[in-house]
Amino acid sequence: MASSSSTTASVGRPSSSHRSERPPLSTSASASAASNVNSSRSSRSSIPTSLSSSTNGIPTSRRSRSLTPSSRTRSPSPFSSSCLSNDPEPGRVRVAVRIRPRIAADLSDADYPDCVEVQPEESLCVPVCFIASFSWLFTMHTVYLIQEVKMSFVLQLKKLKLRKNNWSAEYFRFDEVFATSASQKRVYEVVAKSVVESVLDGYNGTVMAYGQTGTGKTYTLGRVGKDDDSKRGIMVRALEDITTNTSPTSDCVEISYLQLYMESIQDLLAPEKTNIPIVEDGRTGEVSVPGATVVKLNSMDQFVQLLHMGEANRHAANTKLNTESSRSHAILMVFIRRSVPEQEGLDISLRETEVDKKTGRPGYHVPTIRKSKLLIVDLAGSERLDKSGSEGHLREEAKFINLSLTSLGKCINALAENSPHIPTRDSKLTRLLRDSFGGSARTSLIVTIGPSSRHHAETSSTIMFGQRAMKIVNAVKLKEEFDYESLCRKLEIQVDHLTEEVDKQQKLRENYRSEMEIKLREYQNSLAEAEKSLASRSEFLEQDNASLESRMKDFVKELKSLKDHNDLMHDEIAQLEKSMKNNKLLEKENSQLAQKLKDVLDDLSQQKNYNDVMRDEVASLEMSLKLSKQQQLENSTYQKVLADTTQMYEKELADLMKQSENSHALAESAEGHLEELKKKLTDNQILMQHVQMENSGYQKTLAETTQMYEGKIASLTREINEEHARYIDAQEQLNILRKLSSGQQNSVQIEEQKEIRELKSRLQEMHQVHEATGNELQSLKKEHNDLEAEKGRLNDEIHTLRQALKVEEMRRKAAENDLVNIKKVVPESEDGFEEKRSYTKEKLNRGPSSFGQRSSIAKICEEVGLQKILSLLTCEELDVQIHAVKVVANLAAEATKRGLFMKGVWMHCSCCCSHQRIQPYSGWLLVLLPIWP
Ligand SMILES: Nc1ncnc2c1ncn2[C@@H]1O[C@H](COP(=O)(O)OP(=O)(O)OP(=O)(O)O)[C@@H](O)[C@H]1O
Repeated sequence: MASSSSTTASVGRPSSSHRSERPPLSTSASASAASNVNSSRSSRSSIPTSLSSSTNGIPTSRRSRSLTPSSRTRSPSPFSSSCLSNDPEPGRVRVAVRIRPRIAADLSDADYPDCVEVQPEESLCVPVCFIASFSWLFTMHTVYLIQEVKMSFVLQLKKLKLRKNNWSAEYFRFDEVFATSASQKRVYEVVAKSVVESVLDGYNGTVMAYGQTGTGKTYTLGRVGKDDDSKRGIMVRALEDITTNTSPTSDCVEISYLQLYMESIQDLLAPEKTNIPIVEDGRTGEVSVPGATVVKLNSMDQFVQLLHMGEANRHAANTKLNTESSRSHAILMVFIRRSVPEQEGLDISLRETEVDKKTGRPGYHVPTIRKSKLLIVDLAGSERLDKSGSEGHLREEAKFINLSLTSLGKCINALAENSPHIPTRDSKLTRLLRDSFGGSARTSLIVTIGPSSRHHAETSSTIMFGQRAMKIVNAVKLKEEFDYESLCRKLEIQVDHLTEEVDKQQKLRENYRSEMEIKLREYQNSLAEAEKSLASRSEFLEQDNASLESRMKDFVKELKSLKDHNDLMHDEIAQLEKSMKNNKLLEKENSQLAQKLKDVLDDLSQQKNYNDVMRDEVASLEMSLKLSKQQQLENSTYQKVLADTTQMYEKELADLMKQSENSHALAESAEGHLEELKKKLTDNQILMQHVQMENSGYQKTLAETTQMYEGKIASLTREINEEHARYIDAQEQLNILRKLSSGQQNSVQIEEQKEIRELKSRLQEMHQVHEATGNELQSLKKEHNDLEAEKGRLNDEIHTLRQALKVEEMRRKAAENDLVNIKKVVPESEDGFEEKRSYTKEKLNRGPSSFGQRSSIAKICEEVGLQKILSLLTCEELDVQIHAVKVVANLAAEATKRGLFMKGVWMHCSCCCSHQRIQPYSGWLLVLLPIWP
């Protein structure tokens, strides 16, 4: 009925030439299916026995059938070939004939014998080519095949005998012929089950009952079997199978129940819906009735109720032929929508886990869905008005029924004859059945006939309708498509989820971004601060470096000066050493002097001895003087002089004694002083050695300290240089860091801060070292100053000692002179007195200048004695007297200062003045003395 052909049809229609002449075929696959009416769906995919295995060219099924030829219930049926891939003619409309048993209504026809008869089964193995070429042979009762032909099909067609009369009959082959005794179950399994299974597999399917009114169409299809389950019709059984083989979770089963009544589509589930339009998809040619009520099926009870509802709403009437004659075509539409497992679905090149190479986006598995439709069509029965006795409205209904059936017949004829024009638009029935005949559906037609020969013509017409329908081959097509709805739902869910995730991520990112911005700002601020502090620090460091360098220079200068000073100290020490050597020489000299002094002392002791001798001599002289006093009484002057002389000598002796004692004391003191000097010299030598040692220690320490500080200065200089280099590196790094992107600022800042911290700590350390060095330098300076002071003090002490030594030397010399003078002055005998006098004279002639400043008066007094000088005043030589006066005048002048000698001199002068010889000068002296400066 369908003029368009499917582009994706898995099974194409056969060529018209073959179709027009070819009788119905059956496949061996049906044998296996028919042998087990409860065969599972998996068995449908098994390789047909006839094709998979054969022995001696005879199919297994045939051999098995030959064993049980009379077993009708087990005979394979073409309807059972549910596996379309193994069906040689999967799209052909399967046609079965069901002969209704005689019922009560047929009592009036008792006189009419049965005109139909089911003939015994025969299985024919026919090669395909033979069948194609000699299809006419299949109208014969028996066909024998040449067994040598290897490839063949087993034809298990059923024969129906239609008696015309007692002597003639016609034979018709159908895919199945059900005898009157055929059960509802068997009819379902043979006719409808394979279609239902195909529908469950995703193909459209149609099960339609066609026949004269009252022949059992509704009984076959629509019987609910409320009281007797075995009476359940195809509709109930089909739905039972469907509900059994579908899952309410993954599959969807919906039904619509319509009736075409007088060319009006009415909803049996919603009777108010009438004249529902038919909609045809211009692209696919699909026909639908969108206005019809679609009820999702949840259970069989629900379906039974719906079926009852539909039956209740269906137009029916009581006619002569059927008490409950259906006045409409009932169409039960079962929509099945099943999700296809991935491995069974369409070949999709792109999977979820794969990536689209063009777009680069992840691939998505597009779920496939199979949307199939099962039509169970209970046609209204054709009727002859004269027989049905329909009048009035029933007549009108009958006309519409017949018209629609005629249209259907025409389409069937056209399709059977492969006519180029299929008049599907002549009636709504043919429009609704467009997919069932000539379309993509797998169709089974059950033709119901009554047994009575009274209705031979109608029966014959029905059979012929069935015969023609057998020639129709549909282009069975899997109703599988991408489930864009579920994909959309899935994608929508995914999109929602992704959107949510994106929002979440966006929020997180924004939070993170804001946090990062805050952190970045903080880091920038800290970086700026760090840069600032670093700049100031670098400036400070530069200044510090400069000051350190200047200090270093100063320090180096100071060190240089210290070095110079040290050199000077060395020189001084060398000089000291030299002076020490000189001191040693002096010591030698001192020892020589001491020796000399010893000699002097020895001389003095000799002198003392001499003095003692002299004393003895004086004593003897005194004795002799006493003796001579008596002898020299006459010469008083001489005696006086002698007395004076004696007195003078006594005095002189006393003076000499005194002088000797003084000299002795002086020698002793000189000795003590010399000892002291020696001790001092020794102490000084020890001190000098100590000082020298200390000085060498200081020098060593100074050299070590200098070396250490030079090393420290060098290391400090190195460190400063290194720090400077590091600082330059840090500055360069800082510049590089400044150039780095903000993304790296974090780590760089951390590193910078770390480095800055390190630099700071290093600088602090340097500062501490610098301070320690400064402190140490200060202490060293202080030590140096102390040393300098000590050195100065020692120098002063050395100078003082030298001065003292000089003074002592001069004293020693003076003492020596004095001793020499004393020796000279003191006469050894009477003769020596003259010598003393001459010496004194000589001395006096030379004047005071020859004595020097210190030996003017005191010296003369000490050396010569005042009495002797005064005695010279009375000397006969005028010059001597004048010199003596001068000396005395000088003495007087000297003594004037001290006021010592004036009295003595005056006394002596007065004494002299009394003397005649010095009288002329005494007045002069007395005059002179007061005016002497
Ligand atoms: N196979 C059968 N075995 C027993 N009774 C049957 C059988 N077929 C039909 N009948 C009976 O025949 C009568 C008519 O059957 P049914 O109503 O199904 O015929 P019909 O073809 O639907 O008629 P119409 O076309 O007028 O609706 C019913 O009473 C039914 O019970």
